[in-house]
Amino acid sequence: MNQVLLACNGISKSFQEAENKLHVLKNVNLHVSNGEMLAILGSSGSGKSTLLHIMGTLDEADAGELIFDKQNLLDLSANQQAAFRNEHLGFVYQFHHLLPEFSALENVAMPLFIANKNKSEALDRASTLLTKVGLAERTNHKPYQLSGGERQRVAIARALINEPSIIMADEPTGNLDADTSQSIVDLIKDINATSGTAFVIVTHDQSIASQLDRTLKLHKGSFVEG
Ligand SMILES: Nc1ncnc2c1ncn2[C@@H]1O[C@H](COP(=O)(O)OP(=O)(O)OP(=O)(O)O)[C@@H](O)[C@H]1O
Repeated sequence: MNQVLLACNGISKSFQEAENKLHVLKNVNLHVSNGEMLAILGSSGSGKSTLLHIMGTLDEADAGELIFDKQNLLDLSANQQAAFRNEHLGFVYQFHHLLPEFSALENVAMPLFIANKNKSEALDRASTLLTKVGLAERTNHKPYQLSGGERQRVAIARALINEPSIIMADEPTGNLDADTSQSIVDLIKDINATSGTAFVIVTHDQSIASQLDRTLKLHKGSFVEG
């Protein structure tokens, strides 16, 4: 059960800004275990999103390894990384990034449409997932007809459509009020308990982090205690 799914070994990243080099991540080591919910906590600018992007193969590191199933994902070509993401990862952001002209159902099914999967099977699966996130009555609504919390539920259903091993969530409740935030955290915990999907959740909210299995705190590009 505690098998390591994804490991970062010695990840470093800097950005060149005019003459200054900004060292955002300094030799970061971490692992995500099978089925765990990991919080990455830290103040604004501490490097949380940069780390999550690298863990999701959406950004390159300057040094280090990102190991999944014994292979270093940072060595893969861009196409291989995209295939890896499609097969194993789901993403949820602070802003839902739903396509405004499509219904909730179509938005959730979209990754399968793009992958040229059977359309009616994709819609069936999307419908099941919308029921799972509590939106059975909202499948034909467009994003503008949904509340912020409902839109985030659609985004979570979309992230689940490929049955990922890990969902990477960057401030998934950052745009929501306290009650709606808690309902999203409850949903994430329920998905984790029922399907075993691991979550890596970037947040600056200690009350969210404390509800997950483990918290790592980033400070100026390195992990610190508590
Ligand atoms: N593409 C980039 N070019 C230059 N600097 C960048 C780039 N991306 C991020 N940075 C800088 O790296 C630092 C860390 O950014 P990052 O977004 O990872 O922080 P964060 O902890 O997620 O912050 P927040 O909680 O505010 O989203 C910041 O100082 C940011 O300005």
